[in-house]
Amino acid sequence: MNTKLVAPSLLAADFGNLQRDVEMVNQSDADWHHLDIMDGVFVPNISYGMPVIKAIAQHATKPLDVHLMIIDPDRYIKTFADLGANYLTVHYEACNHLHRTLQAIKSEGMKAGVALNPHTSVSLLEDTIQDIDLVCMMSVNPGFGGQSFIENTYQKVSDLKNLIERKNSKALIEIDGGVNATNAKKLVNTGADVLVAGSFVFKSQDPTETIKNLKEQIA
Ligand SMILES: O=C(CO)[C@H](O)[C@H](O)COP(=O)(O)O
Repeated sequence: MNTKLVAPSLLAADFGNLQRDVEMVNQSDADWHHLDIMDGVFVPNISYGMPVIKAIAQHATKPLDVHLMIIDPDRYIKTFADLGANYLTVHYEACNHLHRTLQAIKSEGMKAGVALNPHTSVSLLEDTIQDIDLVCMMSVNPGFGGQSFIENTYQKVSDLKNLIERKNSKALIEIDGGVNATNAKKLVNTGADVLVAGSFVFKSQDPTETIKNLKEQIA
C-alpha cells in the first residue's frame, strides 16, 4: 500500500463542539475517523457511550476505524457492524479466543484489527497475523490522549513489518498515541501505514491545516 493514512482520534476533540469537529474531519485531508471506546475497566478511563457513538457515526462521511479498549469485546461486534464501522479493533490482551473474535468481526462484514499494548510482544501474533487486517500498535499506554510517544515503538513496528512480510499477511500497521510532526515520517519509514493523531490535531490552532501538513509530510 502506498497511500499513508491519517485518522484523527475524536478522543481529543472538543466534545462541546463534537459535530463541528466531526464535520471538520469530513472536509479535511484525513482518510478515516478514529473512535476510541474505553470502558473504565480495561483502561482507567471512560471515553463516550452509545448515544455519542451513534451521533458520530451518523455525521461521519469517512471510514470509521473503531478501537475498542474494553473487556469482552465480542459483546459489541454486532452493535458496531450495525453502526457502520469499517474497521473494528480489539485488544490482544482482552481476548481469550482471539481467532474466534477475528472471525466474528469479519463475518459481520468489517475488517478485523488487533491492538497491542506497549508491553505486548509482536511475536504473539505469529499464529494470527494472516487473519488480521490491521494491527494497532499502541505507542502510549492506552487510556488517555496527550501522552508522550514511547520510543521503543520503532523497534516494534520494524518487528511487525518483518512478521507481516514473512507470513505474507496484508495487515496494515497503525500507530496510536503521541503521534506528531516529529515522529510521523520516521514511523512511516519504519513501516507504518496508518497514523492516529489526537491531541496533535485537535489541540492545534488550525486542525484542518495540521491534518493537511501531516498528510504531506508522510506522502
Ligand atoms: O486512545 C489513545 C490512548 O488510549 C490515543 O492516545 C489516542 O487515540 C490519540 O491521542 P493522542 O494523539 O493525543 O495520543
